[in-house]
Amino acid sequence: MSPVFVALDTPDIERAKAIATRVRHHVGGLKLGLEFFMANGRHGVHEIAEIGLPIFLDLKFHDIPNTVGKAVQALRPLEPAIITVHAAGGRAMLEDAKAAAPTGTKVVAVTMLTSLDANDLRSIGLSPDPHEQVVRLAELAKSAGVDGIVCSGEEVKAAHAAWKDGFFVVPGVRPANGTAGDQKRVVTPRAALDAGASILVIGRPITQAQDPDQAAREIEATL
Ligand SMILES: O=C(O)c1cc(=O)[nH]c(=O)n1[C@@H]1O[C@H](COP(=O)(O)O)[C@@H](O)[C@H]1O
Repeated sequence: MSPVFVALDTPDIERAKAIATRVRHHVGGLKLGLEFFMANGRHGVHEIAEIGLPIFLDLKFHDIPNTVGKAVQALRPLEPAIITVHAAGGRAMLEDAKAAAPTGTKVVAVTMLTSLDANDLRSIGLSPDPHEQVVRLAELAKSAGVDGIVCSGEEVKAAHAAWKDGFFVVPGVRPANGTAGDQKRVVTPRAALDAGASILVIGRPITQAQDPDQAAREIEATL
């Protein structure tokens, strides 16, 4: 099974379905995020799930423990394969998210968004070292009992050393010479896997390609 989850970042359900249907033999799962969910809600998630691939529901919860626990509970009937919360929400929030999730759902904690760099960390009052930040939050996520983390391909090796059996989700993935867009910590699919990524999240390099199926095949060929 391919380690690539394609990010279907569009509010247009027909477009999401069309892309997912075209690429489904060259990816291992489908990621639905805020853009899709705000427009299409649970009904939209059910429709995309009918395509038959695992669903990664990426809503990046970050709130008080009670609110996050209840939000995760409300998503239980969707039985997503993976959901996200922000590690910066703290230990109690991570514990409540995991406790509320269905048994088969992996809860992964976003450490430092791949759209941020050292300067961004400094501007929000954090130590300007992405490795330090990611490893600290990986240790927190591990001790809180969630299943893994989200980090860039630049830190996944260090995070893996701190958490041998963790599940590592790596977005900010670009084929060699791909356009970074708003992503700042970017690696190639091959480099992310070699560094220890469990799965890769890839959106625009596939969804914005003239031929998404061809783009997904080309990425698959490098893995
Ligand atoms: O949690 C995520 O999936 C995520 C975390 C992160 O740090 N960076 C990040 O880009 N993502 C998601 O990964 C996808 C990346 O999309 P592309 O930049 O188009 O490949 C988007 O759906 C983001 O919401």
